[in-house]
Amino acid sequence: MKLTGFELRRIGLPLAAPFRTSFGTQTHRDILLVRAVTGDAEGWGECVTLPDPLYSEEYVDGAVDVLTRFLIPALAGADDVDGARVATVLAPFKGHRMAKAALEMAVLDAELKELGRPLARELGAVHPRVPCGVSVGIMDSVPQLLDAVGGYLEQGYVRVKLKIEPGWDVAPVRAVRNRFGGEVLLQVDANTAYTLADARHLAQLDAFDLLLIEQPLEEDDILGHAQLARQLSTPVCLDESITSARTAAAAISLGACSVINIKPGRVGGYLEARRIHDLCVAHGVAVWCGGMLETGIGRAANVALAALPGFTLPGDTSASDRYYRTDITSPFVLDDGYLDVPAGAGIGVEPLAEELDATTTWTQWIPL
Ligand SMILES: CSCC[C@@H](NC(=O)CCC(=O)O)C(=O)O
Ligand SMILES: [Mg+2]
Repeated sequence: MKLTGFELRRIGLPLAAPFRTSFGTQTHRDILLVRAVTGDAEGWGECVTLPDPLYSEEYVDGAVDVLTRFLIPALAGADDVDGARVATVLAPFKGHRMAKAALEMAVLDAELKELGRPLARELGAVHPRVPCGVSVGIMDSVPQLLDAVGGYLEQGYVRVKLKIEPGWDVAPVRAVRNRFGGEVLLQVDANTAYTLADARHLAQLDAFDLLLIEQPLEEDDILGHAQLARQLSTPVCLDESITSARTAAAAISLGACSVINIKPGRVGGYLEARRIHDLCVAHGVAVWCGGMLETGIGRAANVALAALPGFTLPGDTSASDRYYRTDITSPFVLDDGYLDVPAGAGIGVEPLAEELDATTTWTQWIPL
């Protein structure tokens, strides 16, 4: 495969509704896309950075800078780059996993489109469709939350995840349980908002038969999560803490988590995501596919990943309309609580030219 160049393209998409987490509220997405061009095909990657370093240390402008000044030039200087080699070529550069993941995804998509091979099959997917959960933000009131959750359940989502933070945790979870009953698959996500001093308070959530509590403590507090896990009956799931197969192995061996949320952007790409999946399967640790409000580009690849055998819990792989009135690809539409795994070559989708043009705020072509 001969790479001729990359395009970096930023698009602006309004969210269908504000999405509030413990680290802030999103109303609009500034999304960086990467297009890899070869002699015979082009592939797309989606960088899951936020505009500010509040979910992790990465952010959109930083990703543009590191891709332009370091990561793409490194690929330009390497021979025979294909999807499997990108991570090795980029390994000398520390961190910037979301930027690296977007580049690897674009190269992998181009390569697989050239070969006519679907990403899902390449990764080892075993299901033709995946059950979908939905992530529900922090709301202004419990009645507003109950309306939102009721709407998502009516749409068919098979699992509900509630964002929590100090002051918005036990009461909303209790209200959802009381309103919708004990059968609904329910979990919470704190996005690092608590400390070990909150252990007794968080133990109140044990009364609600949650699937898991996601990332209650700081991302670098592996030992704290291990101590907290011993005080809760609710399984601890890690998200921000898991940045690679190596950190996943450490977290598992230290007892810091019994479930892992795999996000390809957070760990440096879909190939590392598969390694984490394989590691977790070997350790009997359940995994599910997290989300970063992706467009249909990232959503397509996430649904492919979620179809691997170890993804035994519904992921944050919602339909396109969970976040966007108009997606930049053909929309992913929930069917009886499931999304179909794209069957086409590569990620199986392409951006819609008119949507891409209508939402583009900046583009730069970088020839190799
Ligand atoms: C705005 S960044 C969101 C990060 C958050 N993601 C979600 O809650 C799911 C978002 C989605 O459905 O894509 C998480 O920590 O798991
Ligand atoms: Mg999370």
